[in-house]
Amino acid sequence: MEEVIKCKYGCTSTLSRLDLKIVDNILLNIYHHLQYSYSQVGDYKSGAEYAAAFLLHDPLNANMLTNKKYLMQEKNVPEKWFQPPQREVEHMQRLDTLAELMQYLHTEYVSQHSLGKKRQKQLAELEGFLGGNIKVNATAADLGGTERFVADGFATPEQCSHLINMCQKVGVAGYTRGVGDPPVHFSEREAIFSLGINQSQHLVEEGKLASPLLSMYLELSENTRRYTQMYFNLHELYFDFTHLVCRTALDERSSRDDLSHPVHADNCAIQKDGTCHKTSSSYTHRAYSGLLYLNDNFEGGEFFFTDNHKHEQSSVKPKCGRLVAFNAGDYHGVKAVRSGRRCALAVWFTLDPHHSEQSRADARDMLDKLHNHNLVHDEL
Ligand SMILES: O=C(O)CCC(=O)C(=O)O
Ligand SMILES: [Fe+2]
Repeated sequence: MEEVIKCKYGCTSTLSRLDLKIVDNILLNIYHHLQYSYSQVGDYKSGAEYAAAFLLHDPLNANMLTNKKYLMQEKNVPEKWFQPPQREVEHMQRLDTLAELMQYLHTEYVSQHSLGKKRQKQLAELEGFLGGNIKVNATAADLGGTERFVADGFATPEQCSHLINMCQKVGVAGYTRGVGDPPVHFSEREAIFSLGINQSQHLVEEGKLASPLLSMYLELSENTRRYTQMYFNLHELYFDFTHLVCRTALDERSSRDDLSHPVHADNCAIQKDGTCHKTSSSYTHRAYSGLLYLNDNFEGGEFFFTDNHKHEQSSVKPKCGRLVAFNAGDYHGVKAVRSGRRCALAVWFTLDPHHSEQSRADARDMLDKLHNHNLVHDEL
């Protein structure tokens, strides 16, 4: 059953493969072309229909909203023509149901059906993880949700300062949501720098970053993946994206009431009515998220969970080695960093192997090659 659901859910990405490469947003590209072509030949009704199909996936897309405005103002197309084809509406509903089913299979169903030996073995592994040094200090119940935890012991002070220095020295300005996305800034009152695996690999190749630092980066993030997979009793969790991110207060006035990172979910776009839509630009394949914090010598910067009305449910104070992990659909944000610099290693996981983060495998290959040629220097 699980395989069938996975296959159906992954259908769009499987069919998006051209020459073995995934073409992002293939469906949206097709709707865009259809909207354009129908409008060009004067069939505005069909043009409007495909504009609506596009906007169903990506309601805030600026280009398509401009096209819609053009059709309404210049071609007198009435608003009621902007109805997506019924089959598209049903397709979106099916995707939501399949996503819920997958989630159910991986959590309740699996945990109810594997309480036997396998689960016991996993619990023992959790206990002994990293030499028994991990300590869970908040569970889902403490944090006001269903799939959340906070645990300490994932990095030593030395490892934390190495990663912070790395992000500080070679990170790039802005926050990157995923591979190929333009960097963004959330608050004018903070500088934000981030560093992905891909960039780190290039820096090692150019001799600007010591290779053991990249190994450490990979290893610490891999530990968060293994632990999260076991904790949530999941079949297999894959990385989707990894980055180091530091936020530095520029404006040290304590009266700030903005957020360092506004309330959001990591796999859907929160709407005004509090619901969350799986729009095409919202990384819908992300299933779980994690933040491994690297320091606590700053003011503010608490991570917090909220309910669907953006009311705070619980908060987490970052410190070196502390991991907070949660269902990627949970609403959360970061309070203003009022002074100092706050750094974290952020990880996003998927249950879909098609999305497995390629740059991690590439970085590992490169490190193995260096190792085989005895080119690794021990100093960091
Ligand atoms: O840094 C944090 O504590 C959370 C950041 C976050 O939610 C994100 O990057 O999506
Ligand atoms: Fe997030």
